[in-house]
Amino acid sequence: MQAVQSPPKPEIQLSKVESSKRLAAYEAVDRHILPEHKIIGIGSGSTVPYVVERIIAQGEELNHDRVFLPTGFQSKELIVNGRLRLGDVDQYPNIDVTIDGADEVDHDLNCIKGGGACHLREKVLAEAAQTFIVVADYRKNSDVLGTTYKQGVPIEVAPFAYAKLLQNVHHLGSPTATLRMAKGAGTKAGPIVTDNGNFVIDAPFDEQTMKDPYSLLKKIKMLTGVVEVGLFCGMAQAAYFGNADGTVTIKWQNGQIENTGTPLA
Ligand SMILES: O=C[C@H](O)[C@H](O)[C@H](O)COP(=O)(O)O
Repeated sequence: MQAVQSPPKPEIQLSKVESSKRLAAYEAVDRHILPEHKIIGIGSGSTVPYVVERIIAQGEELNHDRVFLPTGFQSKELIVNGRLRLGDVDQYPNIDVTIDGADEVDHDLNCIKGGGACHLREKVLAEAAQTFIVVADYRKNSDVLGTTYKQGVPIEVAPFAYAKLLQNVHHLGSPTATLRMAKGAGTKAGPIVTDNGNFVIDAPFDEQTMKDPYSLLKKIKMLTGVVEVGLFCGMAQAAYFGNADGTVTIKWQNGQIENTGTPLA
C-alpha cells in the first residue's frame, strides 16, 4: 500500500518587521550559540521566540546537556514549551551566552530595555554572561537613544517609594515621567507589576541627556528605591538588526559595522 503523504505545511507569510526579527535572531544564534556553549540566557520580547526556535533547530544532540535561564515569565514559557532544560541564575551564575531583544540601541551599543518590564532579570543575565548579544529589527537601530523609543527610560522601583521617586525623576530632568499603568480591556486596574513585584516608571529625557546614557544611568541608579534602570551601557558585544530588505546589519562593540545577506529583489 502506498504511504499517504501529508501536504506540505503552508509557509506563514511574515510581515517585514517579523521577518527582520527572525533574520536577526537566526543569524545571532548561528554565530554565537556554539556546540561548546552549555549555559544559555534567554531574554524577553518579540524577537526572542525566533532565538529559541533556532536553538531548538540545532537539535536534541546539542541541546540535551544545555541549561537555559529565563529573564522572565515569557522566556520561561518558551524554554519549557520548547522542551529545553530550565535553570536559574542562582544555580548557574556563569553564563556562556545571553541573547536578548532591545527597545532601542545606539551607535555604541547602549540599549534601552524594559519595554516589557523585564530589565532587572535581563541585566543580571546580561552581566553574568561571557557574551551578551542583542537582536532586534531595523526600527531599533539608532544613533541616539530616545529617537524611536519615545516612552522613556524604564525604571523598576520599590512600590512604596514610587511617589517620591517620581518627584526625584522629574527633578532629574524628566518632568513628564509617569508610573506605567496596565492598559487595555481585561487587564488589571492600576500600575503594572513586574515579575519581581515592583512598579515601573517611564522617564523620557531630552536628546542631550540621552547622548550620554551612562551618566544618566548612574544618576538614576543612585536614587533610593530604584531597583534597576533599563539602560544597558557597554554590555553588548554585538547587536544584530534584521532589515526589511532581507539583510542583517551587525554592529560590533569595537565600532565595526557588518552587513550580511543578499538584498531581496
Ligand atoms: O522588558 C522587555 C525587554 O527589555 C525586551 O527585550 C524589549 O522590550 C524588546 O522587546 P520587543 O522585542 O518586543 O520590542
